[in-house]
Amino acid sequence: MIVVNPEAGRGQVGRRIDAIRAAIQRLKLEAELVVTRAPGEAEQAARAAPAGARVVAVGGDGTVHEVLQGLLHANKTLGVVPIGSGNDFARALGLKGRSLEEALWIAARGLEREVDLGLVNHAVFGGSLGLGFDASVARRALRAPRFLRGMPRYLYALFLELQALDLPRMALEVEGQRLYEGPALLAAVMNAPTYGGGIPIAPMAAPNDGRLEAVLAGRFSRPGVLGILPRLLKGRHLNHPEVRHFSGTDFTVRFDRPVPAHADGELLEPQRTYAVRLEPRGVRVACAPPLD
Ligand SMILES: Nc1ncnc2c1ncn2[C@@H]1O[C@H](COP(=O)(O)OP(=O)(O)OP(=O)(O)O)[C@@H](O)[C@H]1O
Repeated sequence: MIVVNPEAGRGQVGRRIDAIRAAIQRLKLEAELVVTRAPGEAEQAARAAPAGARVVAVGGDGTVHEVLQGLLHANKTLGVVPIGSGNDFARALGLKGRSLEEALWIAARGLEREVDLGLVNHAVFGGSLGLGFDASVARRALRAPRFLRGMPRYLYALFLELQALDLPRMALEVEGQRLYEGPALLAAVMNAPTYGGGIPIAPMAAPNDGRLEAVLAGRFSRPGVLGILPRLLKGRHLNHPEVRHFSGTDFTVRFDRPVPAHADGELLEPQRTYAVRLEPRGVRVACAPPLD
């Protein structure tokens, strides 16, 4: 089954739908093609795919995120054709930077590898979970005026969220042990090293190492946030005194109020408590060219 999200990559996937159909024909793939018409349809399609199926997500991290919900414990394999804006899950698996045809071939016929997943309050995530400020910025960006696109839209959202900055208190437990309590800008629990289209928030993360990496930003002022951004973009934020890093398989993050979150860049309903755990080898992913 090939699930195509025409909205991904800011509509780029929709504009390439004829090229996708043509590539499927050239490769002689006998697949059911599902073009989603609304959010949620990729998840439905993945759930409906028969056991043993390979479900190929054509889109970005949000499309992969939806498809993954239908694959856990289901004896189905994921394929990824990364033509979204961020593609951080595909990046972590070395699946980026291929032609459409090559990506489709690997997704449909390639060799499989077992890959870890994360679970947050029972939802599955492939690459990333962000709790706090970054999710607030993403949420604000969704409501930005229509004429703002791309980076200006995020800068606008960042500016407004900074203006409203009021850090929640957070308690973090790793494997049942309380390792942090205090004000917190954000916590990211990562299976992949990057989120947001290549931001290396957890450079040490790998999706097949049997653990998740929590990166926590504690007490930050407005100028502090602006100061750490260039370091974060280069992955040089981890030695900042207010940044902490914990590896583990089981995390509980509690806030003193409901705090926005995103999983694989998809916004979740704000909660006070996030129970996060590793699902080791939770999914098989088609990752490498077939041998023939
Ligand atoms: N037909 C549709 N109309 C509107 N939204 C859709 C449709 N199909 C899927 N979606 C939603 O589109 C959103 C964006 O998809 P996706 O994340 O794959 O692309 P992207 O944002 O370009 O990539 P990335 O997350 O890698 O930056 C997802 O939230 C998904 O639920």
